[in-house]
Amino acid sequence: MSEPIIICENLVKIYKLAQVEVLALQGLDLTVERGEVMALVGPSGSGKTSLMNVIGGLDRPTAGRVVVAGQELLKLSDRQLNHYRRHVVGFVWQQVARNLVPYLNAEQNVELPMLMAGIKPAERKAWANELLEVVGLGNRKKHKLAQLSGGEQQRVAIAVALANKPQLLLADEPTGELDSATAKTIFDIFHKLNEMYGITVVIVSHDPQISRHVSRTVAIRDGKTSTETLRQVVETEKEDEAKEEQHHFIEYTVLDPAGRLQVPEEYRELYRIGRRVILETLPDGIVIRPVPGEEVTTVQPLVDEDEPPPKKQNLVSRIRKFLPMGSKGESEQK
Ligand SMILES: Nc1ncnc2c1ncn2[C@@H]1O[C@H](COP(=O)(O)OP(=O)(O)OP(=O)(O)O)[C@@H](O)[C@H]1O
Repeated sequence: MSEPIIICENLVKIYKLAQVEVLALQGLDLTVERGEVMALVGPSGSGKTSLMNVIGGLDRPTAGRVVVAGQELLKLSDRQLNHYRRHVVGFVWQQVARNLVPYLNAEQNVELPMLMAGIKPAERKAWANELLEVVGLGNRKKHKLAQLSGGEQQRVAIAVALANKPQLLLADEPTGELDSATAKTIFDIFHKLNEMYGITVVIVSHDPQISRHVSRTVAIRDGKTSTETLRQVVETEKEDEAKEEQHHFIEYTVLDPAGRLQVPEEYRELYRIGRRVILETLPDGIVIRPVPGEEVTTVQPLVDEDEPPPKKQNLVSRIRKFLPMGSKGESEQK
């Protein structure tokens, strides 16, 4: 198996503002395999953009190690980092304006990064045309941005990001300003590019629903990876013999290299887990139990007055999610 395209080890990012220090990444570990289309999700302020900026070579971490496409980013000179940003990674942002020049047409926009990289005109034109065909805008090449819809502009932006043939595409909330149907076309394009050119795609989103569109979703909480959701697509036959796709999601809690795991806040609240827990070993795994009488520091009450207390069966099935092997996934129809 080839080396992962992204390896982040114990990444720390501290922003210093006057007297205040903000700890944005708190020893984050992440591995992304070559050819994956995966997502990073997390609430606002969890550290997603800080991580993207580090992986994209736009910012340097305070500590830790980051290797992308075999290059140790912390060891690169400014000149090498510039080359890395232009040729190894491509960026797509939520605000399309960040990727596009408004007074150029679609084709000229895609050619611009190649022009700056010194690519010959015939080669530029051929690749720009191919990319615009692939993103479904072959007949809109001469259109300026104002003549394109938001979704179409984002498709031009994707073509621009791929102009210098990067191995890795980083997309920060690429569908944040689009309706769900248009967003789906963007995800379809990511998959098409992945299949055609083998490009690895990392998408950042605050929306956990993105896991429907990618095979792996890594959740970040408080500057560290917390859970990983894997999607499996299973084809089943309906009564009328028509095929139906079902998406199964399996959520795992991630352990860091030292064996630490983050217990989701909702579980801590539900089971009144405080500062310490009891680990109970079973023949097929480990159960985490609250310490009786332990003071719970989380703010929410145990259960809603109107809701019945959790049943034992419910507790067992939820705890199963912590087990790395043979845990049952939640299934969901497409
Ligand atoms: N340039 C900066 N200077 C100071 N603090 C920053 C800076 N950039 C981010 N932060 C802080 O670092 C933390 C993580 O921010 P980051 O933007 O990485 O999170 P995020 O998950 O991308 O959030 P959002 O979804 O809102 O964009 C936040 O507390 C944020 O306020």
